[in-house]
Amino acid sequence: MAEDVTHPENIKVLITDRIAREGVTFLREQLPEAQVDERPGLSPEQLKAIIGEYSALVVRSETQVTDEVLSAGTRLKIVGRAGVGVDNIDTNSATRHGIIVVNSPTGNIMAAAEHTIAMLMALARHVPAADASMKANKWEKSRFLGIEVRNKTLGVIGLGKVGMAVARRAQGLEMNIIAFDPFVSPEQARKSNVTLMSLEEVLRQADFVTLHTSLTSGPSGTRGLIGEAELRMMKPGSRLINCARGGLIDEEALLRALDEKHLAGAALDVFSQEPIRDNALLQRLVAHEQIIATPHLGASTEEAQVGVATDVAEQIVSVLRGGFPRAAVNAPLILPETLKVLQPYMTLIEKMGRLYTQLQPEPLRKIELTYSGEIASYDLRPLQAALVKGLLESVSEAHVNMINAQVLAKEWGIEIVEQKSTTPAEFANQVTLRVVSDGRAGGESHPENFVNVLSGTVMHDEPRIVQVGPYWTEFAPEGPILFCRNIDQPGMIGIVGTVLGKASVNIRHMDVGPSVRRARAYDAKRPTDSALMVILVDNPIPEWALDEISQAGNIFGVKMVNL
Ligand SMILES: NC(=O)c1ccc[n+]([C@@H]2O[C@H](COP(=O)([O-])OP(=O)(O)OC[C@H]3O[C@@H](n4cnc5c(N)ncnc54)[C@H](O)[C@@H]3O)[C@@H](O)[C@H]2O)c1
Ligand SMILES: O=C(O)[C@H](O)COP(=O)(O)O
Repeated sequence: MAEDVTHPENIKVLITDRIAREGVTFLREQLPEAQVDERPGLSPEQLKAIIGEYSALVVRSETQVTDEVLSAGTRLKIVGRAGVGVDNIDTNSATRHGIIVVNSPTGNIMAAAEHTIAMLMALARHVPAADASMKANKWEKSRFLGIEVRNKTLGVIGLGKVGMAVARRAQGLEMNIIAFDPFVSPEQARKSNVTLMSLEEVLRQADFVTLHTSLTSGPSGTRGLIGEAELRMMKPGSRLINCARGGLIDEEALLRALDEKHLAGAALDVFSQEPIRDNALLQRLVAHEQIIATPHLGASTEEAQVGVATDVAEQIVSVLRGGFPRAAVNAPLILPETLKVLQPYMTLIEKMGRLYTQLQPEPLRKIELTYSGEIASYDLRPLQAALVKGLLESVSEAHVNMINAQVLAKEWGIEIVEQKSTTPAEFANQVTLRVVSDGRAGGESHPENFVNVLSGTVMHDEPRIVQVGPYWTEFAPEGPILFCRNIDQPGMIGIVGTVLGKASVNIRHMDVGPSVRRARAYDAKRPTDSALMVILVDNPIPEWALDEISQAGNIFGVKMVNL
């Protein structure tokens, strides 16, 4: 049997970049049986060689979590980024592998904004060069003539969380703020006294330009956002600050713009290669007299590091205990209140999926999911994921979860169509699953293929199946269950009961449901109508007993399922 990687004693957490002690302590305290290993500085090969042992990986921006690493992480459930940017993690690959990626979207905003302001002031007043000169025992008062930032224009590119925090702080320094961000509305910006403009206008008007977008690739991505042409657009003598991501700037073009004195200076916290090691271009860049460089220190404050490490540690504990993360990068964000309501429906719908696959092991094409009642007003994405999990887990090796459910459903060629109505159907809240199979095993007209509809509800927080194919029923979808249909006439229950007694199988619950048609228009004169027997048992029924029931006469479609 496969090892349960969520069992506390089997959990291993690997931390490959340095994170605050508080985060490590939290993991050790909350997962006392788990093994928490801190292994900073692993090479990509070393990481690949050991990742297969771990259920969780914690990184900052240094560890490259590539497709190769994720493919080797066969037990990996979650990757936690103790920080914001996830450009060092192949999130598409994580999604395909069903691995949750979480980050701390707000833990280091202030740290990054304050570092940007520090860079702005250092650039304006040559603080690092003056300090170096003093340390070289010089007193070069006239060499370090600076400029004031008051009444200067700051151009913010990317008016998101950090960009806005920088804008507010720069307003305190009496700067005028202009910004470029195609996803922010002018009203939103105006409320914060920021004037939105095109990228070109910002570059032409600003005395200082500061970058705060994330790094994205592709045709409309931000990689190389500030290239040769954009640097030329910048006002002569202006200054550039980058505390966002290295790949945003063409570093070679920046070096030229500085050498030609088109720009007066640049302050860089981030680089296209980190650490820069023996990258000749980056070495020349950081050695340049007009450059101020820091080794990706934007988030490096005590406060931010404690914040991001505990933020991520909490999410890892929650996920490893079967809960949900607060800030998943590759999963829908579901509020805890919503999740509380949806949880029993997730169990219900997963069981409906499992029940369907076991009763009707036939390739699926299309599923129509109908939600009726108040439940229809919620964000129901987790339910769809639960359905795919239920449908596929008994027939495939795939580890299905909320992260990869849609990708896997597509790979299996299953189309899921949802219908929602807040008007209750037969029950206050009801989920109905209608299946269009590809009919290879005889299709819907085949006498054994009676299950094209399953319906369920939740009673007192417990899932209940209320319709199976054309029959009404009511049972808790749990454990071994015998399904059989019989001609609706006296003596049928007795036959089944006797065989089960002979086989020493204890019946936990039994339900005999008439067909929906018959229940709707009850007609005692139609004894040839069929009924569905659903018998919940305590232990599996031996083959010989199932055969005996099948051969008893007037009983057909005998099937054992395990939910
Ligand atoms: N140096 C550090 O240590 C450090 C610390 C924290 C954050 N960061 C980096 O700072 C950046 C901003 O972080 P955030 O939390 O504010 O992110 P955010 O998502 O809140 O903001 C990014 C903003 O960029 C905008 N944007 C997207 N594409 C754009 C484009 N082509 N042109 C202009 N704007 C565009 C978005 O609309 C958004 O408003 C990220 O790259 C993050 O990784 C660095
Ligand atoms: O994206 C981030 O959170 C920052 O760039 C900080 O990165 P770091 O955790 O490697 O310092």
